[in-house]
Amino acid sequence: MEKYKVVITGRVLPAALAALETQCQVYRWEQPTAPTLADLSGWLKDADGLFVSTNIAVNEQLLAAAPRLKVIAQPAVGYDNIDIAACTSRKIPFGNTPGVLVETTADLAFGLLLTAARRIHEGWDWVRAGKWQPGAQLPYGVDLYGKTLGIVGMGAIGSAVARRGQASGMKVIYNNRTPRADQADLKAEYCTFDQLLSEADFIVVLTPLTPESRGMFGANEFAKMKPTAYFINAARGAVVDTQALYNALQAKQIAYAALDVTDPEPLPADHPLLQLPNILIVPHIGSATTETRNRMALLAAENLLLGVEGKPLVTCVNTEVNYR
Ligand SMILES: NC(=O)C1=CN([C@@H]2O[C@H](COP(=O)(O)OP(=O)(O)OC[C@H]3O[C@@H](n4cnc5c(N)ncnc54)[C@H](O)[C@@H]3O)[C@@H](O)[C@H]2O)C=CC1
Ligand SMILES: O=C(O)C(=O)CO
Repeated sequence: MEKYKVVITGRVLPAALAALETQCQVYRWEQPTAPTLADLSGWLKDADGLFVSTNIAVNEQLLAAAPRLKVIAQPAVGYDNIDIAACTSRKIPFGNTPGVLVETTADLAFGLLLTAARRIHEGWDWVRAGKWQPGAQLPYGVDLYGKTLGIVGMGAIGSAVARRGQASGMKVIYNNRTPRADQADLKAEYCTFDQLLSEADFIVVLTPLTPESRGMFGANEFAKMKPTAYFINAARGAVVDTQALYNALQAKQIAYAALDVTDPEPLPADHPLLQLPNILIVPHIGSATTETRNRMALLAAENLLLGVEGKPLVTCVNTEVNYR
């Protein structure tokens, strides 16, 4: 029997690749830089499945180059790079990987908050630079206990961050598209976006990137925050207006930012954000543990193998076409 043809646009963990290769002929882009559509189009024209990474735009143009496509799978929960309506109109189910990365990403988001608040990274740099001398003192950090944690985007990961904040004695408030029905269990208080901006000591962003959330943190929003506020973004870089964040940090309109995601991504080595003293940036490592990345890759591979066979995916975004 002829094998299904699958295009992989970038890195894939060995266990997922092995699973795909059992039933598919795999065409994999192995260069370090992202492929262009022209690079992939020779493979896409016969492809049954696409195993895609978040740096590739799946749009009308790409879909038109892949007329046989039966399924698209991506090892990530965020899918702002995918034109879901275009996939749906071609009856192509798209599978992401919700759930399997929740606690891991919450650890990183809360870890950024704690590291920034207690200057852990600055302390290590200071010790390593030989500055720990008698009488020398690293500037003080701030407490979490008794402070207000404001979560924007109280979904799976946001709720897991809320639990971590509560364990540290923080009061949790949140803003979401709608108040959560289980808000009593969450022990968190729904508030308006403006109220959250002005009341929170620590703001953690965990919304998806959508037309509505793109640029939702700009100059006006930073102006409403406390001058002592810590701003943590573990969602997507483009939820924030980068220039406005730079201005707010430079003018000490807010105290500190800690980012797992940036716009652009990666940040060029000479980017002005990197020159600021009141920022901590890590390279989009929210879900980057061995266990979780394997779970994500295997779930994406499972979705892809189901999709090429015309079976419903385990986790599908456009459920209306997950029937075949
Ligand atoms: N830094 C990283 O490595 C990772 C980043 N992410 C990002 O985190 C996002 C959230 O992931 P999950 O918690 O699994 O998703 P989720 O769908 O469970 O939660 C998202 C929440 O945001 C809310 N929301 C949507 N638009 C909003 C808006 N404009 N204002 C306020 N709330 C809004 C939704 O109502 C929902 O409750 C992903 O879409 C992804 O972009 C996810 C995993 C890892
Ligand atoms: O899953 C996602 O959306 C990520 O950003 C990477 O884990």
